[in-house]
Amino acid sequence: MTVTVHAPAKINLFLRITGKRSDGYHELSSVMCPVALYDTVTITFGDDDGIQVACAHPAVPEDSSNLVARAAALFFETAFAGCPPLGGGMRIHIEKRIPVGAGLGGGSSDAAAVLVALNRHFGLPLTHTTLQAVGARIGADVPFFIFGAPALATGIGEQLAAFPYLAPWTALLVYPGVAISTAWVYKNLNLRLTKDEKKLSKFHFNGRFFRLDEHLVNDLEPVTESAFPVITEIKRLLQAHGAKGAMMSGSGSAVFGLYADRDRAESAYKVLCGNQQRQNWTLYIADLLI
Ligand SMILES: C[C@](O)(CO)[C@H](O)COP(=O)(O)OP(=O)(O)OC[C@H]1O[C@@H](n2ccc(N)nc2=O)[C@H](O)[C@@H]1O
Ligand SMILES: Nc1ncnc2c1ncn2[C@@H]1O[C@H](COP(=O)(O)OP(=O)(O)OP(=O)(O)O)[C@@H](O)[C@H]1O
Repeated sequence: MTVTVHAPAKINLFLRITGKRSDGYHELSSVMCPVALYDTVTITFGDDDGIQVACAHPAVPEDSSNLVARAAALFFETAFAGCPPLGGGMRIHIEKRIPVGAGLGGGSSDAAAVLVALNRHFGLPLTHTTLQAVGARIGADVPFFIFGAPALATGIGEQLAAFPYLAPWTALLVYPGVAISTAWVYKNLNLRLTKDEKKLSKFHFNGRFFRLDEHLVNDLEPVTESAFPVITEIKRLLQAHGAKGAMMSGSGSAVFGLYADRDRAESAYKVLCGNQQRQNWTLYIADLLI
């Protein structure tokens, strides 16, 4: 039996760091939205008891460190105390379209898709809450993808509330061809920012609307931008070509421009694609999944 799932990318439209925990993880307040750029994850169930991963992408591991393998292993550990029922063996094939190390959450989304698919396949042994907790053990972004809708994320990103206040923008995503380590970005955050917890708490998103001129902010952007000035260049280009707002997503390196409609995004796409000097860049048009 084969199950195919489409794992979307995400963008962070607002991301402020609100604190730092004793385990080194940062607390944040972030407006996150899935976008219509997908990896395809195909699970083929077999009768052996192993978990095999196949992904023809040079930057994605095919061993047990792949986030989908970790997701499957943790699912069986939690749902069946590590003893999967007969037919618990599987081959997971990932067709990667979401760029890697882009701040678009590709690996986390693949892992979430596998958790949800396995839970369905095995008759819902885990509640939604437990599935979210399993996801959080894999990565801070995984619970958001299980949630599967625009959300205001707090805690380290795992506490989620519906955020139905985004407009139907089309995003033009630009990946500049550099993969960024999320851990590196958090490590290089200016820690002076995190000393005054009271001051930081005012950075929580509150309100029932999203204003591009006021809310499009990402505390991680200056860290990545200072090491990769190409991010500044992309933002400037997107704004010069009709974007209502442009910002880096998550820890980078992808930058998104927001457009009021698809036609405008497509015009900008054509102009930016036409520039032969930017051969390492990859562009995607993706509607926000609101
Ligand atoms: C940048 C974002 O994508 C914004 O949504 C997330 O905060 C990152 O989520 P993620 O990639 O799922 O992160 P994880 O895989 O859990 O953690 C990678 C590394 O980033 C740092 N990290 C991550 C999340 C967080 N709230 N604080 C952190 O300090 C930790 O050093 C951790 O070792
Ligand atoms: N299924 C997977 N897809 C992509 N990367 C994976 C996967 N499993 C493990 N990885 C590893 O995870 C690292 C980062 O992957 P990913 O593309 O998810 O980062 P990201 O887009 O910066 O994510 P985030 O926005 O959550 O920080 C890469 O070094 C990659 O080798």
